[in-house]
Amino acid sequence: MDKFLSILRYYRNYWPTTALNALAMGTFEILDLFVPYAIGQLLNVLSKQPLDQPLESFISWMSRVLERPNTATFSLWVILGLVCVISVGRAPIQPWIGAWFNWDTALRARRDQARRSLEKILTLPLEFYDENNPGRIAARVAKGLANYTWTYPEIVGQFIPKLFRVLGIFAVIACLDRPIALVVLISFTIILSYSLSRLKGLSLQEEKIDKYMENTESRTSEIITNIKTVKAFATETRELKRQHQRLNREFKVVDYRIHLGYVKLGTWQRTVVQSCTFGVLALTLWATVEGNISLGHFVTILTLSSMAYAEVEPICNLAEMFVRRYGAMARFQEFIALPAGTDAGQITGNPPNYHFTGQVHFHQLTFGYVPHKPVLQNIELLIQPRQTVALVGRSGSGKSTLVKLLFRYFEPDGGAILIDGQDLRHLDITGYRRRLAIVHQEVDIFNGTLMENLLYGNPDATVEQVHGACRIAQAHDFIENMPLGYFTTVGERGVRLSGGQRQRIGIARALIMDPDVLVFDEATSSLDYESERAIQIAMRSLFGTRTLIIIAHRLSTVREADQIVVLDQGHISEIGNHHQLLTQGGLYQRLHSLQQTGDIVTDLRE
Ligand SMILES: Nc1ncnc2c1ncn2[C@@H]1O[C@H](COP(=O)(O)OP(=O)(O)OP(=O)(O)O)[C@@H](O)[C@H]1O
Repeated sequence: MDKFLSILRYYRNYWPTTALNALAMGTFEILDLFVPYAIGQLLNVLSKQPLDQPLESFISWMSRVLERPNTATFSLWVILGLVCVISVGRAPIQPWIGAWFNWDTALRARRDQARRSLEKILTLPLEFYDENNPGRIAARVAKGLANYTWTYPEIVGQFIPKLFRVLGIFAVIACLDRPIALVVLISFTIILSYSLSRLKGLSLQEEKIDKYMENTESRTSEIITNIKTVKAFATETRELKRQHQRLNREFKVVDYRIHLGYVKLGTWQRTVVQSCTFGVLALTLWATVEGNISLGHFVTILTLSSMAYAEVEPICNLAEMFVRRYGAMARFQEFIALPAGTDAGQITGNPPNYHFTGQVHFHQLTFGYVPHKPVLQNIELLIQPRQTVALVGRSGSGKSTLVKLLFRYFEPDGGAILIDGQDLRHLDITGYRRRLAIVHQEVDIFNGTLMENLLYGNPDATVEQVHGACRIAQAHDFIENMPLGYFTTVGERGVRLSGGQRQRIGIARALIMDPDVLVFDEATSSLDYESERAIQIAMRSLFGTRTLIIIAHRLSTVREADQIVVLDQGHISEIGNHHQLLTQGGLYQRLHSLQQTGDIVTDLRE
């Protein structure tokens, strides 16, 4: 039930419009019933049988108002006039109340919820993205939104009005013949409640299939993202086989459980509905022969009951559609209900404008991704403003984690990080992050021009600032040589740029933000010698201009740093400049000689 209510919450901003819309549509459905009723009354006039009292009174009132004699012909004209007003008169109004509002509301809700899901994507913690790949997340959001959008017109524009119509039919038949109305009501209740209980069972299968499909789509998206690896390892056959198994599993559930279930239900419904229609025909005929009802009422009851039974199938189809969509909508709601991460930045409002000298103090810092497994322990490190500090150490020693904590992607378990003496936890995340910049090993390039990519962090930068930053980053010359210079479009994921060019764009983009603290996270690791040299020159020209933190495996990149911090298994094992550390004969010296000679050292900790 909670899940169901959470699904309804999608439309919470639209309740008044929805209620009015459903009411108006329901009223139209009830007005529809006037036509079969009027035909019955016309028959009564033609067969000289009495009209129903309310209609008779209305016709007498009309004859007085229009000063016409109340004859059979006059009655026919009045009834015909009413049919014309109700059926033809409302025709131009109905689409504006039905179709317009149904889709208008569904589309507005879609816009609002798409925004909400984007807000969620922007505020979810990084761990969520470690566990869920982009394909899975995108599929869940897109399917949820599409299913919600289709469901609204089906439920508000069709399902609810049809229920109104059926209730109206019972009411009219009850006025004409109570026992027959009771038979119709009971049979209808049985058909609907049995159908709904079967549909509930099928909805569980639908949820299951949704999960299966999400897994399949997620893997397909992974194959697309990693297509080069798939081809290089020649694993196409294996990938195909695995996906084929998944698709087969989906097919079995969809075909043999879900589809079969719907067909069986349809067979049962059709048989029962036809039996009931026949039963009502027999009962009504009996009542007419007995003289309990007029010929006109016989026709009206038969037409109305057929109309009611004819609604069973569409009502069940709509319920079935809802059930089919239920899983995707529920999974969308689960996604929206995920709590934002503690690392979430501000997505609305103006963050404060901070300015720091760039003094960073890691004070007795302890942190682990999982409880009782610290990745960093008692890190005590003071970086003075404009100092260049290198973090080195073996893979997995915690260098990137230290930077992640500096960016507040995670909260420390113990100790604190202070910038200019202020605990990061007391600063506005967005305002604080705007004073930091990072150049990763893999620089993300957005689809657009080089200029757009360069201005990503600071759209207000001037052309001079951009050119200046690109010159420092050794990027200006190669950009100028591109067909449209700074306005060259770089394809999706920046495929038209080489690794070294991407790095230099990354550095320029970071510099355009004019950060107080700039971090290079293995920015040269994947580059050829020439590109590495260019990046090193760029880095060196930044020494002393701001606080620099450089994570590097290649020690040649960091030998000129003011401080080199050697991390080992989450601890600081050595600290000093290049020459001091070489003379200490510790881990740094061993790493250094390894890189100089290329020898394989069996145990670096000896
Ligand atoms: N998101 C995460 N969840 C759980 N454990 C993680 C996560 N990220 C890193 N780790 C673990 O934390 C430890 C430190 O990782 P970190 O990436 O900080 O090391 P590193 O020194 O930067 O390594 P490298 O030089 O290879 O990049 C490793 O044991 C790693 O497996």
